[in-house]
Amino acid sequence: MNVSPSASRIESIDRNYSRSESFLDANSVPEQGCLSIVVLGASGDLAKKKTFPALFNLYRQGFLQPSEVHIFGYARTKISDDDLRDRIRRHLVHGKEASSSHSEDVEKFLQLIKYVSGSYDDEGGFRLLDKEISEHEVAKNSQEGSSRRLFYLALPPSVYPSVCKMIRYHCMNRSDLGGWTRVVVEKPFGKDLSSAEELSLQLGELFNEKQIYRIDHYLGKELVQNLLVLRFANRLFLPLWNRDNIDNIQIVFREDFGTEGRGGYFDEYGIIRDIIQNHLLQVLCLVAMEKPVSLKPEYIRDEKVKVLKSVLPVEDDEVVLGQYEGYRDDPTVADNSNTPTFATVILRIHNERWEGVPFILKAGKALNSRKAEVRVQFKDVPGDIFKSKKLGRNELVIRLQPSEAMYTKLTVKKPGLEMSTIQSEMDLSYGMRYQGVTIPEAYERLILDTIRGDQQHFVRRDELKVAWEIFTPLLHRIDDGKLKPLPYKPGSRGPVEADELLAKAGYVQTHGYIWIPPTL
Ligand SMILES: NC(=O)C1=CN([C@@H]2O[C@H](COP(=O)(O)OP(=O)(O)OC[C@H]3O[C@@H](n4cnc5c(N)ncnc54)[C@H](OP(=O)(O)O)[C@@H]3O)[C@@H](O)[C@H]2O)C=CC1
Ligand SMILES: O=C1O[C@H](COP(=O)(O)O)[C@@H](O)[C@H](O)[C@H]1O
Repeated sequence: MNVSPSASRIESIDRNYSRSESFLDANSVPEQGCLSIVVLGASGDLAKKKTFPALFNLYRQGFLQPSEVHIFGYARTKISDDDLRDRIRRHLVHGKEASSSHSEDVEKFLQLIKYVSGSYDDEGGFRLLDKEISEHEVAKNSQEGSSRRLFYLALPPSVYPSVCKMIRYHCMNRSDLGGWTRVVVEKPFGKDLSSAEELSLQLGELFNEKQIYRIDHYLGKELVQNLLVLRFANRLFLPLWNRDNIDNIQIVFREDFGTEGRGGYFDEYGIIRDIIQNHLLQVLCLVAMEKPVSLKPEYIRDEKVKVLKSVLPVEDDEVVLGQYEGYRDDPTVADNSNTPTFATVILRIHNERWEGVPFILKAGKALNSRKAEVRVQFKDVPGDIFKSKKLGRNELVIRLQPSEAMYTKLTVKKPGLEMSTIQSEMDLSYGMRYQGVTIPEAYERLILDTIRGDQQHFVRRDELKVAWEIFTPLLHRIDDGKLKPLPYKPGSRGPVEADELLAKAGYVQTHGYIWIPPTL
């Protein structure tokens, strides 16, 4: 039976839309024909919370056509197709969307999913998977070799090498008639420079770089994708974006919950490997890199590598680590764990544009709020005749989440008869400005990029290497117990020493001014 999402929604979408011709290689192959999406680790947390919901959203918007697409879940757990569908279903249905058409779409989508059980290092399971995929391709009248196979590894990295080997030897597209095989791998890509290099080497022997998509979901966030546009399409910012005008830049990630259910994983990695070395560093690249020759993925990634190579070694006195009280109560966390759940790390970029400007990367779990933002603080106005220095500096804040927004903190005349000044803002809040527009989920966007063969928002091998080069010495000092995290109370701002470091780095807090996201 052929199922399709509501026709009205499909009509409104141009499926051949490409984000911009210059984003794609001139010789990229046409993206059509039978498509098999295989989610490995389908029984896991990421798969049910992010991967399948993202596929569902793509399906609902008409980007995954039932006439072309089949979705396979693969894992060791012995469950039926329907068991997997039941696990996924509740992550697709939200209270406000429980309309009958939504529920219908959910059921139709779930029917596209088939489950195959097998281990991650056993040929039997992967042969069976290949057989199932091939049967689906034949059923869709796909010419051998013209079909597309996308493997999404929602798995712990320890099994990447064996899984990739199995895919390479048992599940590849037979020949090349415009079809392809692509593999999406999740972070963390290794634990330090040498383990990451070893993983890259192992994967590199099995697949070429064009087939490997190292996903960092921060690169799929709307306001992260906006960074290059903001910087390079606006004359307003071009002349200001340098050490002459900018005093310091903060890139901040806060979560108001702890490691909840992921303590075992987290304790092995810690906040620097979980958030800073990847998500925040990727954002730093887009904030600090030079203008690429064009929007071609390789040009953008070349510039990211260049700026990363200019980062100086991290100094211990520019690091504050924290661990929230109660973290070690988790039975999966070691009683004497030295793992930081909070870190502020200052990076310094040794180049003409950024010499002397601290990039303050801050991330923490179990803090007082959940938000992620880039805060660019400008220098004081020279020869200030309004004595407004005390009030605060200009800041450009790019709020990645929640309530996506860009706003600039300005000093303006306080309305009224007196000539006095006040802090205010110019505010582009997406909820207000783009009413009725649904901002896509990061995973949705990145999976679509993978299907289209656009690697712009994925991490290249050399980029990953430099990212690990920056953090590995510091991580080893922490692993060896040479640096210790300070305790902080859950629900606080983190250790006070972090705020002191911020002030030492030059950040001037504006007291008595808080930006409140406007509501409709
Ligand atoms: N969860 C999240 O929010 C995020 C996760 N990630 C990354 O995504 C990947 C998957 O994460 P997540 O879904 O949370 O992981 P899970 O721990 O839920 O693992 C996914 C699946 O892998 C199998 N598995 C688990 N442990 C092992 C093991 N030691 N050896 C072999 N198989 C194992 C299990 O399936 P079975 O036993 O059925 O085979 C499990 O259902 C990881 O790399 C993670 O770092 C990245 C960003 C966010
Ligand atoms: O990669 C990860 O990201 C999530 C936070 O993602 P967000 O999109 O909600 O900001 C974090 O909770 C998790 O620890 C980390 O592995």
